[in-house]
Amino acid sequence: MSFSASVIDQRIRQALQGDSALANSWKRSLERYQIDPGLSTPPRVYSRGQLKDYQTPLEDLMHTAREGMNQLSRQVRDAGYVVLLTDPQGVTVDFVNNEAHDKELRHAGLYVGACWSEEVEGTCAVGVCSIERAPITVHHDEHFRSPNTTLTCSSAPVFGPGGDLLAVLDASALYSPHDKRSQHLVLQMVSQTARMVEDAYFLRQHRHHCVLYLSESRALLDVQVSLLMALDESGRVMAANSRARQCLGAHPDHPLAQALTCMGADISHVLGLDMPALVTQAHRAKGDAFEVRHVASARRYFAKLTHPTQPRVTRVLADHAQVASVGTDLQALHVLAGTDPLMMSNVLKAGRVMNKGISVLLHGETGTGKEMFAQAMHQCSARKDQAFVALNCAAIPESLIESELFGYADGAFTGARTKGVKGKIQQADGGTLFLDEIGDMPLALQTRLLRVLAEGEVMPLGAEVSAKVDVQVICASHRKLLSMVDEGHFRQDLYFRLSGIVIELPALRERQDLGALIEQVLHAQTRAQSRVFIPTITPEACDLLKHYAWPGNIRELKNVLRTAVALCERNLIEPRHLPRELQCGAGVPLLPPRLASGEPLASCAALSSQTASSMPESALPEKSAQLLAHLRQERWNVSEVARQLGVSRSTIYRRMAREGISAPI
Ligand SMILES: Nc1ncnc2c1ncn2[C@@H]1O[C@H](COP(=O)(O)OP(=O)(O)OP(=O)(O)O)[C@@H](O)[C@H]1O
Repeated sequence: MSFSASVIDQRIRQALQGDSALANSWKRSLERYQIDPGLSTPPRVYSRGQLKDYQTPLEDLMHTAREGMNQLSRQVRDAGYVVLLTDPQGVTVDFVNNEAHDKELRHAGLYVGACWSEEVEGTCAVGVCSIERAPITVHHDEHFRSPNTTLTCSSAPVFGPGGDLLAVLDASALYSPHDKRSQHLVLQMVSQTARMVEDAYFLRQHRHHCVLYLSESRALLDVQVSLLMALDESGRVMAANSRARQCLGAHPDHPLAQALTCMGADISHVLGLDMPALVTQAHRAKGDAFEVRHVASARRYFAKLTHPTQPRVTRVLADHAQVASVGTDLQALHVLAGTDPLMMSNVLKAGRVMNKGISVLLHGETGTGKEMFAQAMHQCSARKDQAFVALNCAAIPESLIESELFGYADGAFTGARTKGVKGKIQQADGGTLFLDEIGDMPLALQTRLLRVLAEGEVMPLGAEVSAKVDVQVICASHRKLLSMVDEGHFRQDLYFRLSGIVIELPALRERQDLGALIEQVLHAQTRAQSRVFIPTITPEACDLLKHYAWPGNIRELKNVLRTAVALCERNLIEPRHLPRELQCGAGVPLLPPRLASGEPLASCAALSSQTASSMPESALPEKSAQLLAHLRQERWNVSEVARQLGVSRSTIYRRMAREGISAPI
């Protein structure tokens, strides 16, 4: 060694006084790496070809970090600093040059390709930072090798979403004031930029997951990322940024210390709310922050939950849901849920009760997709290879519901077919029975249905022995069944039997993924019309679609886009391709107009404008006349009329029954 031992001792003592991390580094440099501090060899710089091997694994991070590095460079460049990004081994994979000092910087090794590991350079900021995994400034002769003793270098670690060291960010200058305190601000800037890069990388890596943002300040939550956690569908913490790990990680003294180790814990152990509760809170907050409490410290945080924005995310979420606690592949349900928080929580609920013999009651406005949800539940269940049998209680006359549902035995009726017929309940044996508009089930039949559900046996009309059945029952209603129970129109015991779990489907206007849903339906309608190119919706038309109240919900959306796709020219959907009630824009009611039954009827305006000239039945109330005209025009094809008006068939049947309209024999 060319340096005298006393000089080294003196420098170690100096370093020891201020900072144990530096002192330890000096010891390692001397004892482990046996570096000669006086040797004036040039810095080790990797060739372009060699450097590629270090850069390739970090390409994604370098891409994300670039903006942060440029920003940091703009702040410190004039003071003579250069900004470097190194890999965890200290190899400089990227840098923002300072042209004013280009030659000297290159000479000093403050350049891309240079290696700043402790093993090569002895004590230096990048080297110590990557070992200590903490920000540090190494100033002037705190550096181990004499050629570096004029430099001042401030470094901060950049951690990956799993807590692993990804890189080190550094700002270094060739010349600086003697007092180390002059570097305090630079170290703060470097640390802050490193956190920013880390968070940007975290969000990029977890763009396919739900991300929970937490801050102790409600006001700062939107402008300053604080604590971040990526959650899977079941609420397991998949990753957390450094601050979340520090603030929410295990408190060794806490009785729940094991479970509270942030990574891999269920979010309910960390914040006392499970995933459905969190999703519900976020939904209620409508985009604003909501309060949560850290279980271990009882500290209050303000939270926001964001959802993946890309459609293919649902696929990824479905994959995660497979390993989640529900242990079921819920893909068909996820496709319907899109990225709407309430729908996503519905999927979780459905997953939890699946295959457990629990009855499901779906509640939602017409056209919100209740039947599709029921079908998707069936597809996701263990019964998927058995029958899915649907009966719309509002669509068939009361007198026929009984035989439809229970079937009849051979020769049960005079004049009836001699051979008996299996009812829907028996047809669904082993599979799923979907009873749509259950609120329209006559009271007498409710009692019989209850017996089937309670005893698992069905007695066909005219039969003498009952038959065993095993069905998963899913019911749906747009009505508030509990109010019907209060009014005596629906049996309370049946209600409790059917509502093992109640799932509320949001109206289209409430869905937070409306834009994505519009796109999805547009694609489907384009395909259905065998068109090659998917039309573009102009911003004006898009605005109208997004601000309309959609009383007929997804069914109405499908109808509107089907027509728009057919009408549009130059593959452009403009406002003129949309129905008049949408074009009215400001005139659109916030809540849908409702019929006397409390049922929304989508296209009242369209109906009156289209049929005003063909209404001879002046004796009938106006709306009935319109409906009658429509039915006649479509030769009593109820499905077609329902499609045109954007309502369900059951709505039309109910209206017909109420107004005494019946099809000619
Ligand atoms: N998530 C979805 N994506 C695309 N289309 C959907 C979705 N959900 C429902 N639809 C479509 O919307 C229409 C209405 O759906 P569905 O019949 O399931 O609603 P519903 O709530 O049962 O209606 P109703 O109670 O009035 O009979 C159907 O054409 C269905 O294909």
